[in-house]
Amino acid sequence: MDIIRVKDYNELSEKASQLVVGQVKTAIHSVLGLATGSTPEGLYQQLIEQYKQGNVSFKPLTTFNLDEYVGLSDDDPNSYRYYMNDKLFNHIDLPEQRAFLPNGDAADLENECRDYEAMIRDAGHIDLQILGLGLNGHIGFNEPGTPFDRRTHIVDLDESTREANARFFPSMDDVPRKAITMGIGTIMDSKKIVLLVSGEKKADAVSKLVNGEVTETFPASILQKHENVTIVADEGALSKV
Ligand SMILES: N[C@@H]1[C@@H](O)[C@H](O)[C@@H](COP(=O)(O)O)O[C@@H]1O
Repeated sequence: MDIIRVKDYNELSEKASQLVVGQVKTAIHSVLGLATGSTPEGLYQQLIEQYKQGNVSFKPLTTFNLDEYVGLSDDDPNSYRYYMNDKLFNHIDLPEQRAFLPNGDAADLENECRDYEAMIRDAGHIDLQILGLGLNGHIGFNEPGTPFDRRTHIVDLDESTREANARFFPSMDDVPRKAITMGIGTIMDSKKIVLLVSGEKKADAVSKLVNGEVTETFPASILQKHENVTIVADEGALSKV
């Protein structure tokens, strides 16, 4: 694993944007894997800036997001589809029909998981996957205990994950209990992975990710086995490594 140490969140977002733009410029038909949560927001702002300045086009790309809540419609402000439209897709030239997220509102969720997995496979797998890191080591919404070979699947969210994400919802009761997520097997098929992590509250998680044992009780630890992982982290996040 390569670790890029940056000073703060701003520098993290800039570094991440350089990596993404570099990927897009070397391979214009790249398949990007995208993440939600607070951490990639700065990256998305940087990408919009780069696009507006005419430094990059996203037209030939395909993107797949990691996950989506079950039961929220596309226009629900808490759905990840809404987040992606609002924070990135509405501001760049990526064609809507090639910006994929799992449909958490599908009538047949099992079928939706199979279709999503098949689409990623048919696209030739992900060239560069952006990841955040949950406090309990989750990646995407793969909670502790998820088998490392899982493909896209439906998860019951941990209470700790619901609490961590409750800040986006009016009340704890509004936080969905289920989500669809790419599996760890799906994520591990990505050719490159860039994991972004910021702030001291993630320091324990980063330390386990980098130095802990590889175990399904801490899903992100599997990244130690991937051949091409870059962690971009600030001083706070790296304070216990
Ligand atoms: N499903 C998302 C993850 O993909 C994300 O990485 C994690 C960390 O989020 P944050 O960046 O807000 O700390 O939160 C959510 O649970």
